[in-house]
Order: sequence, then C-alpha cells, then structure tokens
Amino acid sequence: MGGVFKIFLRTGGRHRWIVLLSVILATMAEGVGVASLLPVLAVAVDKDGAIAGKYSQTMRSILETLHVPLEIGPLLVILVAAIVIKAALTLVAYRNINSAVADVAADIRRRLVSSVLSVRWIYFARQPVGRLANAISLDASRAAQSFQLAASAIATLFQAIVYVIVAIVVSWKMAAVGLTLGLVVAAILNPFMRMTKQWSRRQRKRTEELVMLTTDAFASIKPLKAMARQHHFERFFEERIQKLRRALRSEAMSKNRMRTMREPIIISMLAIGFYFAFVVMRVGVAELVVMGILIRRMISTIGDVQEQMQASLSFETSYWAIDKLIREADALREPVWTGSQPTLEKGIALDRVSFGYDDRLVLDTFSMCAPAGKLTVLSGASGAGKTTITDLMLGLLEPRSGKVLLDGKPLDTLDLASWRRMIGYVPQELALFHDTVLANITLGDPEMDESAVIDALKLAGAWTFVEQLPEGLHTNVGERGSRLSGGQRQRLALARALVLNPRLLILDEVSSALDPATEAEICANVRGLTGERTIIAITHRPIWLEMADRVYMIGQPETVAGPQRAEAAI
Ligand SMILES: Nc1ncnc2c1ncn2[C@@H]1O[C@H](COP(=O)(O)OP(=O)(O)OP(=O)(O)O)[C@@H](O)[C@H]1O
Repeated sequence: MGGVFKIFLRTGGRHRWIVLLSVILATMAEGVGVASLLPVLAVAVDKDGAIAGKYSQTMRSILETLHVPLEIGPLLVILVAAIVIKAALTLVAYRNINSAVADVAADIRRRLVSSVLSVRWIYFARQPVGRLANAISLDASRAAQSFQLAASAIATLFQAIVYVIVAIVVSWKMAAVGLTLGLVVAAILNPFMRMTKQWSRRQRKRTEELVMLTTDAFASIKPLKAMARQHHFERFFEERIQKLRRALRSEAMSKNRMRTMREPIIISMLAIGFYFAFVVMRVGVAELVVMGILIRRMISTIGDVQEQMQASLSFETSYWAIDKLIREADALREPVWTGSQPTLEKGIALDRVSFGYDDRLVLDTFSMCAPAGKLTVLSGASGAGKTTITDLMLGLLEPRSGKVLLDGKPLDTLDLASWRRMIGYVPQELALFHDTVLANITLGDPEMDESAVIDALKLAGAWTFVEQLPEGLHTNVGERGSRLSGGQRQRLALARALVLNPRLLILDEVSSALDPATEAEICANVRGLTGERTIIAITHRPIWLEMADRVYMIGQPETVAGPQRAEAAI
C-alpha cells in the first residue's frame, strides 16, 4: 500500500505540491464548516445552552469573541461559506492533479525511451518488442492513472484526519470509538485490496503477453497467410485472450465485492457506535446527532481512502513494471567512451578478439584488418560470425578479450559517438519506418536538405524508382516499407547509409534481393566510393568477391582468401 504514497512522492513535479497545499487548505475550510455544525445544531436544539457540552461552550465563546451572533442564520452562512471555499480549493487541487497526470505519463514515456535508447545492443536480443510497446502505450497511461488515484487517496486521507481532529475536539471518547470503527472497517476490507492487487498484476501480465504476441504475429503475417496457417496461430491468440478475460473478470469482481461489502459493514459499525454512545456512554441528543454525522463521515472517508487506494493499486502494477523496465535498461546502459577523436587513415582491425553471446565462443582469438579506402568482403558460412564482427567494429558489442583497433588505437579509448557518426550502416534486416521516403533517409534530421537526399538516392540506384512514385520523395513507404519491393527497400536503406557521406560503410547483405543488373550497378557505385571511404561488405555474392580488395572467409581455417590487393594497415 506504501507504493501508492511512493508514486505520489516520486512523480508529479510541482503540481504535486500545489495539490497537497490546496488539499490541506480545503480540508481546513471543511474543518471550519464541520466545526460550525455543532453550534448550529446546539442553537437549533438547545437555544439557551443548558444541555450543551464543553465543546459547544468553547465554540460559543470563540464566536462571541469574533462578534458572530449566536443565531442560526449567521452560523449557517459560516457553514455554507466554508463548504464553498472547500469546494473551490478542491477544484484547484483536482485541476493540478489533472496537469500532474498528463506530466506523469509524458515523463514516464520520456524516461523509458531515453533509457531504452541508451542501452547496450545485447539488451534488444533479449527484450520482446511487445513488452516495450505495451509499456510505452498502455502501461504509461495506467501508471499516470495510478498517480491520479494516489493523489485522490491522499486528499481524502487529509479529510479523514480533519474529521478525526474535529471529533477529538467534540469528544475524545467518541472520536476514539469512531476511529476504531473506521479502522475495523478498513481491516475487514483489506483482504479484498490485496486480492485486487494480485488480479491486476495478473491482468497486466496477460495484456503484455497479448501485445507481445500481436507484435510478433503481425510482423510475420505474410508467411502465415501464404501457408494458410493463420488459423492455427489463432489458437495462440485464443489462449491468451481467455487468460486475459479470466484475469479481467476476477479483478473486476474483487473490486465490486469490496464496494458492495462496504455499505453493510459501515452501517453495522455505526449501529455498534450508536449503541455504545446511547446505552453505555449515555451521550445527550445534540452531541449524539453531531457525533453521528462526524462518525459516519469518518468511517466513510476512511472507506473512501481505501477504495481510492484499491483503484490506485490496480494501476500501480503498471507504474512499477515501467520502473523495473527503466532500471533494467539503466543497468545495461551502454558505456560512454569519451576518449580522443577517432581517425580512419590506415584501417580498422580486430586483434586476437574472442567473443561469445553465451558459453559458446563465436570468435576465438580472431584477427583481421580492413584497410582504409578499400573494399573488404566478409564471407563464409551462415552463423559463422560475420555480423558479430561488424557489431564489434561498431562498438555495439565488446570483445571478451583482444582489441578492436582504429588506426592502431583501441576503440574503447576513443569517442564512441564520434566514431559512429563516421559510419554508414545497412543492416541485414532492413528497418524502414511507416513514413515518407524522405523521412526514411533523413531520419528526422532537420539540417539535411533534399538535394543531399537525392544525391544519396542516385548513388544507391534508387532515384529512378523514387522519381516514379506517386508523390516522389514524399510517398509513404508503408509499414516497414511494405509498399516497396525487397530490392527497393534495400536501395533506400543504402541511400540512408550514404547520405551523411560516411568514412566507413558497413553493408550487410546489401544486394541479396537485387536482380543481377541492378546489383552490378550498385556494386560498381560502391566500388567507386572506395578511396575516400572504407567499405566492409558482408556478402556471398560472386560479384562482390570479385570486386573486393580483400576477402575474409569467416569460420574457415584459412580465413583470408581472394585477391589481396590491399596493404596491411595496422
Ligand atoms: N543475440 C544473440 N544471442 C545469442 N546468440 C547469438 C546472438 N546473435 C547471434 N548469435 C549466434 O552467434 C553466431 C554468429 O551470428 P552472426 O549473426 O554473427 O552470424 P553471421 O555469420 O552473420 O550469419 P548469417 O550469414 O546467417 O547472417 C550464430 O551462431 C548465432 O546463432
């Protein structure tokens, strides 16, 4: 339950304090209103004050000092004015809660995105995309709702405290009775709160599983449909939908059980309270009426706090799930190498590098060199470690032993961000965004002008088809580039890598989807880029092997093969 308070204190920015201040002032105003209730009733029931208790007499003397006539009219005006002030301040509190809620959602999303973007590459291999998608969309909104409910619970808690104080002033014995009864109600309903939390945790987990399956299934829907296997796949969905349905139903039932149980429990407690006051304590009628109102309010306010907390608990799991995700990502934060500026005058080399993802070594004391200004091809069996080699060069992975050297300097002593800015990279699995051709090349860089984009498209052999698209550069390429052919997607990915005029170009199977003529054209274009640029291409295609200055056959005892036109660079 403390989690609700933690969420309130950890989030919400300055709005959170305005909320607290206005709630305190509002409850004070309410306190004045409730405090004036007893004199109102005392005047109504007991005009001469003969049977008034000690509190009524204290109130009378305070009102006399303030020159407020002890008449029903002015007392009612105080009561109404206090309640109106309370309502106005409560409005201020809720307005700030609403602003805070929007801030909380935005802040959580920002923190999550920033943590995940700074994480080591290896993190993404273990992280289902659906988990992140669920966190950034659904969980962030639920976390903000949990803040809203936590803030409301705290506001109501202040009200309960005011009622307790006013009750103590009227009669401490009766206040003790009221407080005890309120706490008994809370204790009886507590198991329902725990149950709600359990079910909401399960519900969140089930939703996450469903989102994960959805992102996976729809990312690879084509083979499912092509082999008419989507209906088998439907069973996976059905299983998860059923589990989610059960969790949702149980969560709602535990909430409703608590809500319906509340009223009879409160009334039973009130009956006990009245019996105790009337028969055991023999309290007078006027005090009893006021105390009855106060105790009723105390018990139900404590119940309200509990109900708001229950609601907050059911959303709280989302807040803590995102918190966990951020902590996990922060623990795997990529090292910030801020050494000297990298250069690429001689070449990039791996010097006796060993690397493995788990216990199995993918590279065992492996050495190679890609000379500057030349085209080096990495070829060899699938799974031999070609992509791993380029990931090590990019600093996305770190060797277990051995060094990655740039012009003879270890990569981990250089400025990693500057190094990556020198690189153009085309991955094996192309990632085009659901946006225009232009946006897919500039990646949101406002400084990049259209002429540079067109030059890159020409170099990548893509301009001819882009020109013919209905809206040219401004044509939307569809989800992951689905409105383009495989070869067109490859050429756009190549243009994206070329547009910043990189010193090092890493191409992972860049021409696998191209027809021989287009492949030859692109290969010649890329070959023409050597000299100023260093190029490393992962490919099995003969044309690349023929054009290469150096070829490494990865995973074979004799790794270096093919023409050796380049000179050793380290
Ligand atoms: N994130 C990962 N976690 C665990 N193992 C991995 C991971 N990525 C790659 N591997 C394993 O490391 C080995 C080398 O993978 P890599 O992608 O470097 O091979 P590759 O030579 O580029 O293969 P291909 O030509 O098929 O693309 C493979 O056996 C692969 O199963």
